[in-house]
Amino acid sequence: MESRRGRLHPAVARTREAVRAMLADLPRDTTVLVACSGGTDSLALAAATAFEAPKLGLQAGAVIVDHGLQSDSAQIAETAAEQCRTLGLDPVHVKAVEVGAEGGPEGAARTARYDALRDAADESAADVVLLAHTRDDQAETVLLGLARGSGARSLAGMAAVAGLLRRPFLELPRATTAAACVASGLRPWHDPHNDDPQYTRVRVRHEVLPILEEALGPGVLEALARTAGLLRADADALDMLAAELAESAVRRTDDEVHCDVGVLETAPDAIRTRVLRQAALEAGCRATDLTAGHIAAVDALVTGWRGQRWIDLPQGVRAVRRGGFIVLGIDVTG
Ligand SMILES: Nc1ncnc2c1ncn2[C@@H]1O[C@H](COP(=O)(O)OP(=O)(O)OP(=O)(O)O)[C@@H](O)[C@H]1O
Repeated sequence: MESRRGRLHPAVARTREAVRAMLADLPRDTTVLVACSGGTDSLALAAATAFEAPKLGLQAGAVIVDHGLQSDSAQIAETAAEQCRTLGLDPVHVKAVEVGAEGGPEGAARTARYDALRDAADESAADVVLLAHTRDDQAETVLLGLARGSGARSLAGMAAVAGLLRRPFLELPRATTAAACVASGLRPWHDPHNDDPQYTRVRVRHEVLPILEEALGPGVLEALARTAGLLRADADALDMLAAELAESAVRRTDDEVHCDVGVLETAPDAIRTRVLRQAALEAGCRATDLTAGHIAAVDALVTGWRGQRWIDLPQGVRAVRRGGFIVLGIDVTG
């Protein structure tokens, strides 16, 4: 980790600085957990956190999720746990999860993983779980979102701080975490999924981004991450305006949400559709199941009312045009 002249390797220094900056606001004695797969990024995060947390008076542990998707997954999880213990992290949780079928294989694994991270945080009374997403992950998310026609909120990518979760490496390139592992003598687990071209993200990483970098120069990842930041600010502003409009446009009863068409129809599209999306969520739709297509259909009840009086949404929610209102709820009759 230190060079022959005794200087700290720059990559190790950068990972430590990023962790220190991310944890600096926490009161002493707070417990933080590193979500560690044993891969390059999260092993570098585990090492940097093990070094920085005690200096800030924090307790640092780790959580390793065993998704049970490979025959040797328990062994991989145990190796990662042992590396975390060796780094001095304590407690180290290993959580075996059952990955369901809902939301596709990657989505189901993600849902199970985040549930397990929350359970581990509850068990350790931890206030923070650290994830090792890097700037490369953020750039890939933006490119994939663009290709899928996402709006500003999705293109905003991942937040550095989102409730319990914090991502100290979101501005670091993956090359830095890799160099930090080498410099520290850490031996990360190599996830074969990261090379499997059946995953679109892998092809974006290995095929699309290199072409963009060749054509536009090495600043592409940074530029894409900057786009995410700009769109995050835009999406936050629009959400705020939508929340303000909802105060006059939306009323709630015990089991229904009523949206005033007269108020909504003069609002800009980006604001109106946000109010409708929030109304659908409050009426019982799950965020992961509610698509832009659903919201466009509800919006058509507001703006283009031509005979169509209702639309069915996920989780049994129905949106019904009733006079000057869109009424959303379970079993709402048209
Ligand atoms: N099995 C797991 N157990 C605990 N945390 C995990 C696990 N898988 C992923 N994570 C956390 O979620 C982050 C993002 O996951 P993803 O699979 O996208 O990671 P990655 O970029 O391959 O990172 P890594 O190199 O650390 O595996 C990881 O950096 C890690 O913090």
